[in-house]
Amino acid sequence: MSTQEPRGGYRENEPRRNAQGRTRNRGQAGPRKYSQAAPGQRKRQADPARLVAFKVLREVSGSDAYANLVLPKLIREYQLDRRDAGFATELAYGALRGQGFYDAILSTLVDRPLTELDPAILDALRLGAHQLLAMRVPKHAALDETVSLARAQIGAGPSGLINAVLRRVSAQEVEAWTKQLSDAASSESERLSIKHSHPDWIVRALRGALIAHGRDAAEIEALLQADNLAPLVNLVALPGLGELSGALELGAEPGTLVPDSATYKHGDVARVPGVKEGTVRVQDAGSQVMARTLANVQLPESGEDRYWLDLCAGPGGKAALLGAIAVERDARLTANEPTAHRARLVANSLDAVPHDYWMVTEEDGRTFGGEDYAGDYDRIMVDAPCSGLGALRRRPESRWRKAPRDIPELTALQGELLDAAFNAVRVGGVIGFVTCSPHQAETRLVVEDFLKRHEDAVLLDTAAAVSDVVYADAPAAGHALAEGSTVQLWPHIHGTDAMFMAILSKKA
Ligand SMILES: C[S@@+](CC[C@H](N)C(=O)[O-])C[C@H]1O[C@@H](n2cnc3c(N)ncnc32)[C@H](O)[C@@H]1O
Repeated sequence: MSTQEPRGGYRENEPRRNAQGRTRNRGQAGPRKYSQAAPGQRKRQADPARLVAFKVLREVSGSDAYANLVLPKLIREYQLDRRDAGFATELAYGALRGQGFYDAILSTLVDRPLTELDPAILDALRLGAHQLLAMRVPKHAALDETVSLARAQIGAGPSGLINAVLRRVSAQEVEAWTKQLSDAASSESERLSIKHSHPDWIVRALRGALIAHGRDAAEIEALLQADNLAPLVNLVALPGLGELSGALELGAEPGTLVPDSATYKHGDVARVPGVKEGTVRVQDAGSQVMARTLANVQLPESGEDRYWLDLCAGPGGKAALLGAIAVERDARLTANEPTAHRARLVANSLDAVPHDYWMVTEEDGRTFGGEDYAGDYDRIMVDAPCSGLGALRRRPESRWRKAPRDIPELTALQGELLDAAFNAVRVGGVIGFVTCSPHQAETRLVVEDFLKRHEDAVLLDTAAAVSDVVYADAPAAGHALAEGSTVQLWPHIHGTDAMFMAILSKKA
């Protein structure tokens, strides 16, 4: 796995760790707190930042938890200061993303299949390997601290094994390990899969996706690298309701893809004016592009433009943006989400938008295919459930949880939701079909099949519609299909999640 790019901001502050890899001069107010433990005892205690990272890995591998939910709770529980929280985040996220690479190394050093190891031991080995090969932690600190952690958390016996294996990991630099494993790979996709720590099937799917959307397959390496970098925090000011001036004063930088957006790198986003009120929101720039494009695209046939539907709205990011624009245009938004707790998130998300302009419904989206809804809406967003292969950088463990067998079920549902939306849209209205996946089965094949099923459907020039809402110098994203075009954004090109969009309409 490449270590060219920094992953997480902690390293900038790395000199503030001492030779044991512990933080010094934490900058906390008040008198310094000294450990009450004798030196012999101290060795047995785990560094709190490493302990938090270890607990995250245990929850993820033992209880199928999501790291992005577990980590903040543990950071609070262990009262980590900002630097230790950064270290724990880099360690836990890096070890989870890099799991494929580290497991490939560990497999050459352990005399049995890794699946036969105690999962806690495997997690400790992954944490140690990540510190040794991808973080600027001194070798002896990475070894000593991981062994102390293992002794305290798992036991003295396993800590011996962990010590022995990690010493052998540390015997080579990351480049040498990458070369050794690459030389042993039996195919190019396996080589990339190990080097960039992605499952082999995902490497092949992403490579196929690049080709399907008209890009050069050679970009695959840049795409995989981009998946291993933490995304920037993107902000959006809800049109007519929020302002980015407060964020910019705090150091946010204007977004380069889409107007009224910004990127923010200065810590706790809750302190940005407007965030608590919900008028300034954290939202990937790609999602902003999708919502704005649907709201902005000219309807192929004039007529009413008042009833808008977000068919799969949870948790409500795009609904909030659509709702705010609906207020400006005197339109009404129905935000639909079948899962009750996600429907509550949609309502929370829309709370900052005047309540007369939106409502939340809790239907299976496919019910909008019924007679009752025929031709009811002028604009419909179908932001369909998908594999999420376009957002792997957001959830470090997600790539290891997905499987090729998930795809057919999702594509069937995507087609059904699109059919329901097609029933619910009026003649000359528009549907934005969006996925956060570039997989060709979830993108252009769904659209091609849909067009085959509906002779009265037409694919519009989505590339032109998107170029109307992004800055003029934004990298191209369109690809011709049928009479129109589709759009695919990419992390390595646009700095967004890999979101797909096709705008469809109903002919008379
Ligand atoms: C990709 S997410 C939508 C993201 C959302 N538009 C946003 O910007 O925050 C897909 C959503 O579809 C919902 N969903 C799943 N099955 C559905 C169905 N049969 N009908 C409608 N929505 C469904 C999921 O619960 C999930 O909240």
